[in-house]
Amino acid sequence: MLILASQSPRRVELLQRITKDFEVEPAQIDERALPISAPATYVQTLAQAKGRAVSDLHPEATVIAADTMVAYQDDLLGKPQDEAAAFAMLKALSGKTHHVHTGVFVHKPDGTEKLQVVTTAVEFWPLSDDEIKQYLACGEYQDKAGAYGIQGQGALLIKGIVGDYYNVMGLPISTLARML
Ligand SMILES: Cc1cn([C@H]2C[C@H](O)[C@@H](COP(=O)(O)OP(=O)(O)OP(=O)(O)O)O2)c(=O)[nH]c1=O
Repeated sequence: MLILASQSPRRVELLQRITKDFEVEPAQIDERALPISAPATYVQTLAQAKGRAVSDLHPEATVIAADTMVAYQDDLLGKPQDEAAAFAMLKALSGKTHHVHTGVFVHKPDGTEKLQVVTTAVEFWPLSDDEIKQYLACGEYQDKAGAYGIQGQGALLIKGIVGDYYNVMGLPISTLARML
């Protein structure tokens, strides 16, 4: 049996490109309980914690979990608390290149675990306050790390990327397919 330990609709959609034969069981973990470390390490720690929360309940299954963070300079940008926080995130990212890190965890029925991180560089156009406000008004920022969705209207903010597009959405499926 294959279980996706996620409530992210994007992750469900992306995993379906690998297989449609899986179940969804979101992991209930307190992300604040984990020590914050370097971004590429932190997303792996979170992905592992989410995955183990489910694989402990289903040791016989293959369990997949992931965690996506936006890193800019020393800041780790998760999902914005509110519109003001989202505005501040996008203002900081405007005209600059930031990195999106997704940690991916796979638990196999034989008990072995795999953990990887994939990083994509994303360059934003310079954004005026009005452009940011116009983007926030579409509301898609609310459940997105870094307050934007590359797969939606957020595409209009992005000048270019270096690396895996799907990694920015939340699941680097070509890497995951090779981990399974
Ligand atoms: C940067 C970016 C993030 N995202 C989303 C992917 C993730 O759903 C979310 C990052 O938050 P996560 O905490 O990684 O994931 P989640 O809480 O949505 O779901 P779960 O923990 O149950 O797996 O941001 C996009 O959809 N598009 C983007 O361009």
